[in-house]
Amino acid sequence: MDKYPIVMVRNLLAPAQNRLLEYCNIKLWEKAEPISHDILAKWLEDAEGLVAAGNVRIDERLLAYAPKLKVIAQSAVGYDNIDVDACTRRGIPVGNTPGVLVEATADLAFGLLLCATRRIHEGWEFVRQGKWTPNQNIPFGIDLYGKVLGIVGMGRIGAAVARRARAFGMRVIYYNRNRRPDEAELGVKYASFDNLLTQADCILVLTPLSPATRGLFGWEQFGRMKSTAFFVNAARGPIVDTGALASALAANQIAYAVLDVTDPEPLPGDHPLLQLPNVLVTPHIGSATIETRTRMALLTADNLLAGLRNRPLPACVNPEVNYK
Ligand SMILES: NC(=O)C1=CN([C@@H]2O[C@H](COP(=O)(O)OP(=O)(O)OC[C@H]3O[C@@H](n4cnc5c(N)ncnc54)[C@H](OP(=O)(O)O)[C@@H]3O)[C@@H](O)[C@H]2O)C=CC1
Ligand SMILES: O=CC(=O)O
Repeated sequence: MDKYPIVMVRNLLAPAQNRLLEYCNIKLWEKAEPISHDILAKWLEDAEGLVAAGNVRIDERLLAYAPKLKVIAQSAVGYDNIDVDACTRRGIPVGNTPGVLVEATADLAFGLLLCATRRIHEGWEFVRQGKWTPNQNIPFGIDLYGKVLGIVGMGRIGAAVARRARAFGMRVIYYNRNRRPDEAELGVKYASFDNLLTQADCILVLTPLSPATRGLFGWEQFGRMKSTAFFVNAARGPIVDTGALASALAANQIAYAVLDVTDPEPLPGDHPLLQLPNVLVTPHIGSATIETRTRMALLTADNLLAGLRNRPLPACVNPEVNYK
C-alpha cells in the first residue's frame, strides 16, 4: 500500500508519531524556530495531510500552494492560527483536540492562581537566595477561601477550574456570550462582563482567541478591576493588550498578573513585563503533562488518518466539510 504524503510542522509524541510513520511518508520540520511560509508552501505541493501547530499560520495564501490537501490536524484545542473559513471553502476538514486536555489545563490555571496568591514561587526564590532567617520571611499572600473568582470563558476548561475553585471555598462568577444551563450544578453565577470586572478578586481568562476576544482586556478593563485583583490569562496572549497590562501592574492599578500565554510568545528577555515584581509567567504549559500530551497526539493522529482515508474526523472544527 502506498503511504500518504504528509507534512508535519513539528513532531508528535512517540505513540502518535509511530502510528503516522506506519501509514505516511512524512516531511517533518525539526528545527526550533517555526517553519517559514515559503518552505511550508513548497513542502505542501504534494501533501495530502498537514499536522499543524499554533505558531504556524495556515491561511488562504498558503492553501493555494496545497492543491492535494485533504485534512489538517492540529495538536491543540485552540485553532486561532488557522483560517477555518478558507479551509471550509476548499472542503478541507480541520481537526483539533478538545476535551482531552481539560483537567491538565484546569490544574495549571488554578495552580498558577494558588502559586501567585500564596507567593509560592517568590518563597522558593527567597529561600534559594539564602534570605530566609528566623526573623525574616517574605510578605504575606492572600486567602483564596471566600474570594470571588471571575471566569471569562466558562467552557470545558473554565468549568473544570470552577469545580476546583468551589472546592477551595471560592465564590465563582462567570461571563460568556451564552449562559450555561448547569449553573446550579457547577455552583456558579452569571455576571455581565462589566460586573465581573468590578466584583471579582481574581479574574481568569479562558476564551478562545477570535476577532471578538482580541484585545478584550485593555486600559479600560484593567482600570475597572479592584486594585487588589489577581489577573490570570491561560487562554491566548493577544486577548490581552500587553502594554496596557504592563502599565496597570507598574502603577499597581491591579495587584498581580499570572500568564501562561503572552503576546508575543515567547516574550523577549528584556520585555517590560518581565522586569516587574508582580508577574508570574510560564511558557504556555497548560496541557504539558505526559498523559495529556500523549492523548492530544493520539487524537491528532486519529484526526489526520481519518481525513486521509476520507472518513469523519473524531474532532472536527468545521463539521460542514467533515467526511460523511
Ligand atoms: N494555556 C494552555 O496551554 C491552553 C490554552 N487553551 C485555550 O483555552 C481556550 C478554551 O478552551 P476550551 O475550554 O476547551 O474551549 P470551550 O470552547 O469549551 O470554551 C470557550 C468558552 O469561551 C466562551 N467565549 C467564546 N467567545 C467569547 C466571547 N467573545 N466573550 C466571552 N466568552 C466567550 C464560550 O462561551 P460562549 O460561546 O457562550 O461565549 C465558551 O464557554 C482554547 O481556545 C485555547 O485558546 C486551551 C488549552 C491549553
Ligand atoms: O494552547 C493550547 C491549546 O490546546 O489550545
